[in-house]
Amino acid sequence: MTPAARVAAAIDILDEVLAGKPVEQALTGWARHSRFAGSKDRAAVRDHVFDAVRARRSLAALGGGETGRGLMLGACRRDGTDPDLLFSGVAYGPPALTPEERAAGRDPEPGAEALDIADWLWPAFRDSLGDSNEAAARALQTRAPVHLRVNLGKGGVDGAVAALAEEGIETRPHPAADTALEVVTGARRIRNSVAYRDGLVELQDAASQAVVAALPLTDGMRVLDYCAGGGGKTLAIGARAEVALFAHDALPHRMQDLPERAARAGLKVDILEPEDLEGAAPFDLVLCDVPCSGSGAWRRAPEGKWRLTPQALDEVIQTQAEILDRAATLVAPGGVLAYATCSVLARENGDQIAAFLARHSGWHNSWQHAWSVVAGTDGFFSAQLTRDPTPS
Ligand SMILES: C[S@@+](CC[C@H](N)C(=O)[O-])C[C@H]1O[C@@H](n2cnc3c(N)ncnc32)[C@H](O)[C@@H]1O
Repeated sequence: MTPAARVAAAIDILDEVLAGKPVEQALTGWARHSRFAGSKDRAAVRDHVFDAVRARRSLAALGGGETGRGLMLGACRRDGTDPDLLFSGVAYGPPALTPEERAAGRDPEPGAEALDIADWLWPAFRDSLGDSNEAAARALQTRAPVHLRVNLGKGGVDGAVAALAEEGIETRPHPAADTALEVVTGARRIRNSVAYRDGLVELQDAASQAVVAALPLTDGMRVLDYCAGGGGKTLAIGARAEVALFAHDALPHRMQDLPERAARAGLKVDILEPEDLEGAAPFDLVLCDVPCSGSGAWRRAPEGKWRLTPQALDEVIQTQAEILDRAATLVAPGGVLAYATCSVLARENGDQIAAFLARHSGWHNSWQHAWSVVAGTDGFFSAQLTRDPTPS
């Protein structure tokens, strides 16, 4: 495909996305009907689409409209690319620009529009991030780096770097966690690499790894991952200490691949249904990696940025509080309730912890930390609440 044909494909896909189709579904549908597209074409079209969704507001302003054409025209103007090279009307490229399209478009308004944050969220975003609000919003407009977690149960970091290099995947250590590698080149080869298939490395953001690295884990503990999802953190916990490991999720189907992933990593995980929780408690440590706005991970999942509504945010904050209250009952005296979000919003982070402590006596906040998206990881927050040895 020519560069113009790739842009034409991205325009069609973006029109579907703007009409409400999930990005992955729109991309898959296009790929199914475009057998002529090679892997490089698919990757290029995917990059165009994700880039446009991340910067949807500012590109719509620059391109003069919130349409596939408007967004791709906005991207040309942002990048200093001559639009006539792509909107040439030749072969499979997009039709040439109309006079109206040439005349339309303006610089985005400074603030929420230029930084691609919804107006209703902007005050909370700005206040939550303080001085780094603009840098964080700019980081969220860009593509996320690819991070790997070295499974220390299978080998060391140096060995993993060397094994990956042999397969053309260049990596370097990431400072957020001792197990974290940042992929420099060859990211698209990871899933087919021997190191990945043998469980020596997993795909996981460095801040996610850091959340687990900070947990007070020691051999012999009983540990529950209460919101396990696909089990990324469950496996990271199991790699750090020899614990009795349990996983639970309100949507058990999300954990369907966990047994296979655990086996690949050389771990045993007991999956608990909601009705099993009481009987299996108490646990020395319960991790609640709660559902959240996802605002720290909007580089990876940019649709979430535009899908979030004030009501949805209120609802997820309510769910987080309910999860904390329920999970707290499962923690042994002297044990730890660890809380984590991939959110940058104070209401989901420090405010949520303060509200828990106001609702419950006999607990204290023993540790908390926020990882900034500006430092190259997802934006993450974690706190560890310690239960008094004698419950009050
Ligand atoms: C942020 S994701 C977890 C990601 C996972 N820990 C990982 O590292 O891959 C949040 C998970 O919480 C689950 N969840 C939502 N409401 C819940 C509830 N009330 N109790 C337990 N899990 C819940 C969701 O199904 C989702 O899988």
